Amino acid sequence: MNDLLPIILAIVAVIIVVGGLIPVFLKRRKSTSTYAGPRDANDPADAAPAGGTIVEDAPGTATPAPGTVVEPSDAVLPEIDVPDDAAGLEVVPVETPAPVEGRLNRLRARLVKSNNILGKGLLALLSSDKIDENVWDEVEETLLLADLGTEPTTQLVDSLRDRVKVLGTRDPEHVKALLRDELVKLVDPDMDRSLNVDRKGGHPAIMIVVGVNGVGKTTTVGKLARVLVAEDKDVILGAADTFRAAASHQLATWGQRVGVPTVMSDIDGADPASVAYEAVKAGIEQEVDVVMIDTAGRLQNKVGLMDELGKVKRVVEKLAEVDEVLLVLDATTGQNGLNQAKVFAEVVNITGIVLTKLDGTAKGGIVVAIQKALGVPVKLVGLGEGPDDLAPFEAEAFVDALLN
Ligand SMILES: Nc1nc2c(ncn2[C@@H]2O[C@H](COP(=O)(O)OP(=O)(O)OP(=O)(O)O)[C@@H](O)[C@H]2O)c(=O)[nH]1
Repeated sequence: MNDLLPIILAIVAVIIVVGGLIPVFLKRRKSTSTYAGPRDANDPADAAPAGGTIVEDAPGTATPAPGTVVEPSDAVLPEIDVPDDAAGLEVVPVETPAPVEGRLNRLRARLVKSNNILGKGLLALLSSDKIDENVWDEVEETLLLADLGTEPTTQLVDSLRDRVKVLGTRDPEHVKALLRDELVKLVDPDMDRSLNVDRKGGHPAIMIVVGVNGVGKTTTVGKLARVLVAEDKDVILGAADTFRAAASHQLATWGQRVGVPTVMSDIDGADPASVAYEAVKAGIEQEVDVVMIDTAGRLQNKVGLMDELGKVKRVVEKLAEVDEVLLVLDATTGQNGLNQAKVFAEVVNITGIVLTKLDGTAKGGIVVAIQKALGVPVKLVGLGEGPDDLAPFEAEAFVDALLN
């Protein structure tokens, strides 16, 4: 028996060490071997140092207990390859995402369907035989009902009223052109809506996606991964929505469908900052173009939200600058969405808005109200539940869809 004791102790020690490695899964698309130079046409020529970067597994240390506040620098979690089924994921075939060019136009029918009350209503009013005070009141009401906001509504009505008066026009096509012009001005075609998704300074672009629960964050990260893959970017996802394991699996499945790996923890309530850190670390080591981090939105109060998001950002910034913080808002929630936006803007520096579920509301005016309230552009819009129903926002195409 005494002879067996060292063997049993050795087996127990191995089980403990291996057990400690399981919680963070890095589901890899490509090998972690050396990249000797630029891999894509879109990689900068000096992206990889001569000889490349050798990616080694970090030394395994104990995994932070669920809910503990451990800065990832003291809790480096290892990268390990695990088969999809071992991570509890169904093995799904890899798809080719739809091209991004002209997507808003392709999804335009959805926008027209949900918002044509706005466009058609305005045009009907403005083409009436006599445009008197009552008509202007109704125009104002229609715009307010579409969630355009009080100030932009007054601005539009005043400006349109002046122009219609000066030109004395009743011609529907002419009135439509004036209305289009005023709406485009409000939506502001000059805002920079490009996404920061290029590697810089030898690091991937780092993107954090925030928003309250149910607005479509995870879905958006998944759809956006497809957009980036369609644009030939290498992407890693970080499932920092650790509130429930299902959210991480949902994200990993989105990634799998386009061959994008996901860094995740299988522990409910694991430290989100730790997962975010690991995702960025993996992104740097694997020299990807973009690391996208999904966060939780279920915090009960503003202080909790500030603490968690602040920590995720702070911890990630130990490794690389955060290039893009996208706030996801559900267009159907109207004023409520605006209030959420203001709370998030106090916590993190938002660089862009993703407006989801625009296919399910006649309140397209919220685009203007939100941009005005935050001074931040709407960069993407969600127009359905399908995997490619996310489109880069374009001011003119959006207004045209409202008016046609
Ligand atoms: N119609 C429509 N539905 C959408 C759109 N975007 C997301 N959804 C749906 O909204 C629901 C919630 O999406 P999730 O991505 O799980 O939302 P979340 O913000 O990550 O939620 P939590 O994980 O609970 O924090 C899902 O049923 C999505 O299919 C959209 O643009 N249009």
